[in-house]
Amino acid sequence: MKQQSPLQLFVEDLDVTFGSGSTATHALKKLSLSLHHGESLGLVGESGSGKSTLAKVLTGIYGFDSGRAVVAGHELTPGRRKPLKDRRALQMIPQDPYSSLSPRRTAGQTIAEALDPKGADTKKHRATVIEWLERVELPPESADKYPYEFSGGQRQRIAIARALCINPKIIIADEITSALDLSVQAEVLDLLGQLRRELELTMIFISHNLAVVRHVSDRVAVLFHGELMEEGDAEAVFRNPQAEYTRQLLNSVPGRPGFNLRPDRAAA
Ligand SMILES: Nc1ncnc2c1ncn2[C@@H]1O[C@H](COP(=O)(O)OP(=O)(O)OP(=O)(O)O)[C@@H](O)[C@H]1O
Repeated sequence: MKQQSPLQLFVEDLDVTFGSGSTATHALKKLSLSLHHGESLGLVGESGSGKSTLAKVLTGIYGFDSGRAVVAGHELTPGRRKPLKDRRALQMIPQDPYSSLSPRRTAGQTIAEALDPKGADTKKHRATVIEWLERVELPPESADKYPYEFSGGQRQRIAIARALCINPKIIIADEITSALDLSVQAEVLDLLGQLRRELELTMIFISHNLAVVRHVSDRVAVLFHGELMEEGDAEAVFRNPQAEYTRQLLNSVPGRPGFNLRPDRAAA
């Protein structure tokens, strides 16, 4: 089934360099990846391997030197950054629920603004806002509360509602659970997985935590110093890694074998 669904995201020979001369950083090297409609790809690799750079190129926050990138039918062109105009093509769920929500806006205003960036008429969008709060399992009265009144997990639910309420084709979740307590991580991941299936979203899920990646990904891509080391079906890669670097990453997972989402419980 999945093989037959159309390509939603496509990257070929993508090259990104920051700076020039002896201080240049070659952040992505001839990277090629593709995702079909409805698939989720876990992007893993140590700090500095280029994961966020890829996310930022795909959203148009960063430009790229050469290669091709097609995002939900929009071809990005090499050169300087050019933010994607079609907000429904791709939405990003950011890492930090503490800084990504404006402290001066209620949850309702935040979601209404995503629905209607020009108007942001909260009353007009009230019903849709409440519907989305319910979809992320927050009570309707949350609409009138400010970020400081929510826990970290609840704020991340609001960030998920803000990203998904416009019905994007692709979402990129960049370390969205790393700032959360272990007990809350699994709840947020289960919610995201459920919404992803309902909405048939295509997703790139970036994380250092291989247990988290295994929980939400159909496929996995392993980056090292901007290069793709290995890519394939998540279970196949995790069970039988082909690249030495993937084996090293797996060996560093606390409490393997099942990659428990709560390694503290698995370590015994
Ligand atoms: N705006 C920038 N200017 C200069 N160098 C950058 C910039 N953004 C990223 N880099 C460099 O590109 C490389 C890849 O960084 P990137 O943030 O994509 O890695 P990452 O895998 O997402 O790391 P982390 O897991 O720590 O977020 C790093 O060497 C980083 O220092």
